[in-house]
Amino acid sequence: MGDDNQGPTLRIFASPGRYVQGRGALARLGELVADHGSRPLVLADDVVRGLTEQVVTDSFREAGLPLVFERFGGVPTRAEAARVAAVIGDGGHDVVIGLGGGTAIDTAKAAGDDSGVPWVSAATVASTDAPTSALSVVYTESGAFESYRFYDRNPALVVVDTQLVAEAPTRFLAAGVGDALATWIEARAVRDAHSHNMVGGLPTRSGTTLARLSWDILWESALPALEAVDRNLVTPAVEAVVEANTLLSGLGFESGGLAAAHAVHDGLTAVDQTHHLAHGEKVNIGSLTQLLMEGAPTSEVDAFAEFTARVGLPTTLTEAGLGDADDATLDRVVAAATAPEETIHNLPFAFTPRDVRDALRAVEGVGRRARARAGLGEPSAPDHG
Ligand SMILES: NC(=O)c1ccc[n+]([C@@H]2O[C@H](COP(=O)([O-])OP(=O)(O)OC[C@H]3O[C@@H](n4cnc5c(N)ncnc54)[C@H](O)[C@@H]3O)[C@@H](O)[C@H]2O)c1
Ligand SMILES: [Zn+2]
Repeated sequence: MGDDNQGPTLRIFASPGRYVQGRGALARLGELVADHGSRPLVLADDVVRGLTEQVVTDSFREAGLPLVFERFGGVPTRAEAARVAAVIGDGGHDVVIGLGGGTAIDTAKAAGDDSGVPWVSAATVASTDAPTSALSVVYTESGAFESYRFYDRNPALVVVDTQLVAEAPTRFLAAGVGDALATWIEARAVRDAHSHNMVGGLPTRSGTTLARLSWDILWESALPALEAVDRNLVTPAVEAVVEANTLLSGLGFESGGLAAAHAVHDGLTAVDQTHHLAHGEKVNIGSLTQLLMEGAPTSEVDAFAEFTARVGLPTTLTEAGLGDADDATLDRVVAAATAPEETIHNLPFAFTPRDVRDALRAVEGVGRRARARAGLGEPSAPDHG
């Protein structure tokens, strides 16, 4: 492999500075943030602000910190990050907190990087593994994947309040399970290919193993956790699943690496039909596609499809709005998924775009049979009315 001093032979593991999770964790935000700055800016959309303003206000008052909210526009574009960076500069803020889901958190990272201040993730849903990573996913105004943006550091601090997670719609936690289950499917492919993780190195044993731990926890605890969250309860299963979705999946994807599942997700964002789906929901279609591309054992593919259908994730193209998609439409998905910079090229085998399209197409039958076994009936197409 050439020179021993070249980057590709180095193993790299990345992590946030500190991770704090639990019921009522948001009430500690002020004292935790005070370690990183004295003039924080809190980026949140109106929904999240409404849910958290009282707790955050009390927490900042107790810590002696001034509280300034900035309204997040909702789409994590380059322009939105630049706008927030200007607010940070104008206000003399020295730390930025992304409060909410993955989009607000990703925008806070970008704005923090643009303006040279540390960034903090305060997650109010466990819908993605965005809170811990040193990258943002950048979208166009219309919601299509544009690029990954990498930073030289992870969030200084991650805070996840499991009571808020339990009170949020259950669909968010289910989406997080979809995002997190992909992590092991992708990390093992990257390991097998001796390919690169998301921080430009070979995966460490730790990175790959944490991806596997996330998977094991989810198979054990996702269904009881979802049942608990349906009733706004925080149980040990909920705590375990929130950790699997957020910390373990985050460390696992970033340091273990991504492969086809996320590339297919990115491809799916290229067609408007899929925009009703959450990140983790599209990722689940990607996980099934990757398993089919790999020729994984039928028993494994079927078990995965049935489990994720029970979790409440889409397992068919129909649910993704692509049940009747023609080849040209799927080829747009495939073209975006197989772009040269995409992580699909981390797979440990050669494939053609046609292989990807056929695997994607094959998801429909696998997913329909899985739904039938789970007693879930016919999949329904989204209502685009
Ligand atoms: N940077 C990374 O490493 C990484 C990893 C995975 C996903 N992502 C990105 O994350 C984004 C998806 O994040 P998401 O799925 O969290 O979506 P999202 O950020 O749009 O948040 C979901 C919605 O939930 C609402 N919300 C938040 N907390 C709530 C609560 N407690 N109760 C009720 N509603 C609440 C918000 O107002 C928002 O409308 C995508 O842009 C994806 O690409 C990034
Ligand atoms: Zn993801």
